[in-house]
Amino acid sequence: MLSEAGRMTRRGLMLVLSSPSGAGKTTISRRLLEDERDLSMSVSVTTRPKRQGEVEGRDYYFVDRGTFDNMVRDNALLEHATVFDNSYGTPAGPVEDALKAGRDVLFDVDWQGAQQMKQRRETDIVSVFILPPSTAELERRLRTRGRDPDDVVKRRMAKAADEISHYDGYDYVVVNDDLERCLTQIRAILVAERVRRQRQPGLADFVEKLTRPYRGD
Ligand SMILES: Nc1ncnc2c1ncn2[C@@H]1O[C@H](COP(=O)(O)OP(=O)(O)OP(=O)(O)O)[C@@H](O)[C@H]1O
Ligand SMILES: Nc1nc2c(ncn2[C@@H]2O[C@H](COP(=O)(O)O)[C@@H](O)[C@H]2O)c(=O)[nH]1
Repeated sequence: MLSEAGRMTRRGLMLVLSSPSGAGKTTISRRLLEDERDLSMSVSVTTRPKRQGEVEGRDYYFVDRGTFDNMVRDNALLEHATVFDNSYGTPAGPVEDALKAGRDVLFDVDWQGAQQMKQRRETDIVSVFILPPSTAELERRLRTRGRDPDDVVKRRMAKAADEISHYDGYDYVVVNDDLERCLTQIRAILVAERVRRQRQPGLADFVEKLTRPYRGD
């Protein structure tokens, strides 16, 4: 009964993942979404061209510069930033609907996006920075992923130290060495953050009813 009452009244949370490119955000996000039924992915808008295999509305909403600028002007984005020469932003509308309905939202954004979201929605955010186990392993992952040519891999590696330097703005830091262990740690963060007192607005009523018979009033 308690968990049922908690489920119905809980406010959702915003789980923000950041890392240097190639540390494993996409891999981790996909695995979390497979087995967390209360979690959905925030789909960003971007001006970057679609890559082979990417699907409009699943991976991103691919928009032109004018459309992106209009969204910024109309305050339709919760945050936005330039990453690797392209613009990215998080549509605001779907996030509030999900949180109100008690559903959690997962974000794969860079440190600038995480920082802006924290400024605007501090109590809803749970931020996790994912570190690679080593620089050599990060480069190995970028290369074996086989998606980017050598110059792009080099550029991502050159940017990694800058992204990593922002780890201290995050609530949690997880090293993605063994994927399963990393997932266990992030799931544990989710489990604990969901039962934070502030995320259970129905708690005072529940406790009041629970203790009524013993208070003699
Ligand atoms: N724990 C792990 N051990 C070994 N390989 C991993 C691990 N986690 C992810 N990978 C691999 O590393 C590569 C990069 O992972 P992924 O694409 O998820 O990174 P990313 O952080 O989302 O990168 P980007 O920011 O560029 O989108 C992929 O080929 C993925 O399969
Ligand atoms: N600030 C934001 N950063 C975002 C958003 N969506 C993605 N990203 C980050 O961009 C880079 C590159 O992503 P890629 O898919 O083009 O390789 C990566 O670090 C993402 O975390 C967003 O809406 N806002």
